[in-house]
Amino acid sequence: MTANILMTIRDISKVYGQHIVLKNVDLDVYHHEFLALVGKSGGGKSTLLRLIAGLEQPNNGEIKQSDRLIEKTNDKARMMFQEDRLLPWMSVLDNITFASKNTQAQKEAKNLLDLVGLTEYADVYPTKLSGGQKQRLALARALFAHPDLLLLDEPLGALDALTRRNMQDLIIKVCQKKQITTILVTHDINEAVRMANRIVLIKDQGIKEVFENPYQGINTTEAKEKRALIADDILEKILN
Ligand SMILES: Nc1ncnc2c1ncn2[C@@H]1O[C@H](COP(=O)(O)OP(=O)(O)OP(=O)(O)O)[C@@H](O)[C@H]1O
Repeated sequence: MTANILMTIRDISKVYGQHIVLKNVDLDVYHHEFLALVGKSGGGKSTLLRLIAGLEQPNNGEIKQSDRLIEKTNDKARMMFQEDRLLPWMSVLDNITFASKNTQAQKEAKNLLDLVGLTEYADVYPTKLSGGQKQRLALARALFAHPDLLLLDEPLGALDALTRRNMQDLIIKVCQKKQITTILVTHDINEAVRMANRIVLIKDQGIKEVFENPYQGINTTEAKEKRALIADDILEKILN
């Protein structure tokens, strides 16, 4: 395996009953990259993410992370969903540590709260948080166990446009700081080209094309224009 590769996906197929969702999918995921999976609704994006997370098994093919076969839950990956899945009876801090009072765990959790801008909310309950704050907490929790891979399944789908934009920036910043490999499933092509350095188009049960995006996270006018062109190209290819 090339040193630069974190994950190899080889000849993956996934079938539900008579329905072939994915067929002969091959993909390499590189260390520290930010990958986005896009495509039509029902095209198999979340299915591929769940296979990577080890939440489901392929009918054919194999997925390896750091040369280890993913056969059951991928304990080196953490997932974030559209719904926050927080524990309402635990404080914000305890949601990260799962109520561990271990000094190192507490310290790490506090550092993560600083990173996502929730320092002063450590002792409140999640019901007191806004939708955006809940997703910040969900991000901090996902990072707590030092995963090698962060899997994001439409985590910003329920947020208003402004909060969504702020969360996009926060996730980019946090992923760069932590140097964590990230895979994002999104319906929003603009979000994909804003956040990811490679965008994978899933179509007709497989990977139709992989788009390189050198303008990830750059906010100059030129970068925005180039991203808009890439987004247009992707949209065309989804539709045609
Ligand atoms: N557990 C399951 N049992 C049966 N069919 C399923 C199951 N999970 C997904 N499917 C089907 O597999 C197909 C792909 O679903 P998947 O959720 O991966 O698509 P998606 O691209 O993520 O869609 P969306 O963007 O709408 O979330 C769909 O037709 C869906 O109905």
